[in-house]
Amino acid sequence: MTELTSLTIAEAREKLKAKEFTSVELTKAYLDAIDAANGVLNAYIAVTPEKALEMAKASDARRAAGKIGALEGIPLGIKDLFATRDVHTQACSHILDGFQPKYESTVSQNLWDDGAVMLGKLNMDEFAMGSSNETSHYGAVINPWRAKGSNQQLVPGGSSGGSAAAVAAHLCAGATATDTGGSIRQPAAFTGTVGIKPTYGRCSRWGIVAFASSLDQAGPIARDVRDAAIMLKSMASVDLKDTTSVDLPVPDYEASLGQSLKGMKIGIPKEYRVDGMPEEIEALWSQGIDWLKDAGAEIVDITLPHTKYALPAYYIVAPAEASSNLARYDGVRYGLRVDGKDIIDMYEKTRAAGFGQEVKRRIMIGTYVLSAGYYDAYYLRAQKVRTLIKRDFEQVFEAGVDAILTPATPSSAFGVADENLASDPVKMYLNDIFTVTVNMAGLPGIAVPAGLDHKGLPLGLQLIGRPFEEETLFRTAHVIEQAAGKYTPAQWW
Ligand SMILES: NC(=O)C[C@H](N)C(=O)O
Repeated sequence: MTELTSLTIAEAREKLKAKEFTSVELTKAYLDAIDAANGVLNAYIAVTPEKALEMAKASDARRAAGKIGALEGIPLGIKDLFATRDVHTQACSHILDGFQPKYESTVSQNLWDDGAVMLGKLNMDEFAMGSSNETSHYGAVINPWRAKGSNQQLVPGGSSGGSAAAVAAHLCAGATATDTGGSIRQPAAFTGTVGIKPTYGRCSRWGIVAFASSLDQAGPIARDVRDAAIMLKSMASVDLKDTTSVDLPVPDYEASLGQSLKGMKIGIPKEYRVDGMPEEIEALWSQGIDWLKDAGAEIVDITLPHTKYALPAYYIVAPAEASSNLARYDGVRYGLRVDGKDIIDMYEKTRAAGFGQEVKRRIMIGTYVLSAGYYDAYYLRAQKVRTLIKRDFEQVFEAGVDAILTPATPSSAFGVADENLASDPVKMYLNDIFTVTVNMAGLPGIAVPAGLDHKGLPLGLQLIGRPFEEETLFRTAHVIEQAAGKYTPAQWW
């Protein structure tokens, strides 16, 4: 029998059904793998073995009674941004020390309702602010991928770095993640995994620690397109507790896989050809175009003229919303409290000690752009730019384009503590150059592995679709996956 942890969700689902093993056995295999690897990779910041085995046992009992959910008995990891009842939920921040919510996020509850098993909570950038997972209070996550012939430690991307590393290293069958400006797609691209940020409103945000509420969206990181489709189907729902969640039927995404691309129009935006992008990413993009052409799609050149304003506008809108959302961490309601001589002093000391440098930077930027006298010049302008970005996409879709193909990231995974990036936050922000537009416009976007670079590191392509047409993205990404193959890192840990 194959090693249990090497099975995809779809494969494990069939073998559980055929009674080749139980969910308890599968869960134990994952717990052992986590035990062996986590000291090196640091993907999990809390493992919940008792809960996992209890859930697996309950799943086996349900199966025996003939009640089989869509994710019955499948062990998953949960990003630390999702509230999990009575379990560590800190958004990987010191300020939420000891916080264990008394409620469960809607997305994770949906997964448990479908029979999934929780292995633990996954590392991430503090409050999801970052592109390398290095802003976590719990330290960096190490990418299971290494360049050929090198022992250098690489980042898995961020903010869902723990989710991506755990999926790539087979420390869970799939993981939840969130994406505000690229946090699902960039780490997926850096680790050879598949990540989809669905349309804003597809998944409920209830019980997910808020970063930038008008941009945040949950989605899965998985080993392949099929697994991502299975997970999103389960995660998505309309929810009275989140009025921005949308009441549209959730299609059977898996059913769209394998359908032909005949008659489909794929747009190639010229604005995504950025200066300094490595030639091999350009080549990969052309390769992707050829694969889709071969599958019957029509390729058209398109223009999204406001693309260049997306990143600066994002880094105004997201910090503005963050400064407001993070005002609640005051030392009174949850987590850390550092005593002071009076209440104001206590607030100041708690926030000074509780937030890391990047979070403080965003709170300061956000407070500044919302302050009297600067609001119109920055925040209001950024919101107007956001409308223009959205319109660019609308025009392209109105002209008949079904999906847009771009690279997922401007580079492959970089080194931990890269000096060049650490000294200049704007360089780190540039990681999001291809992904933020999608959040600004509220559209769905998927990152799918498409090849390896000259260092032997994974590179991804991104597909952007019309609102609520995730099916098109799965179908198209599946074609790329079939052509490109799947990528698993050689085990060294
Ligand atoms: N949260 C995200 O989507 C990550 C993005 N790099 C940010 O720092 O805002």
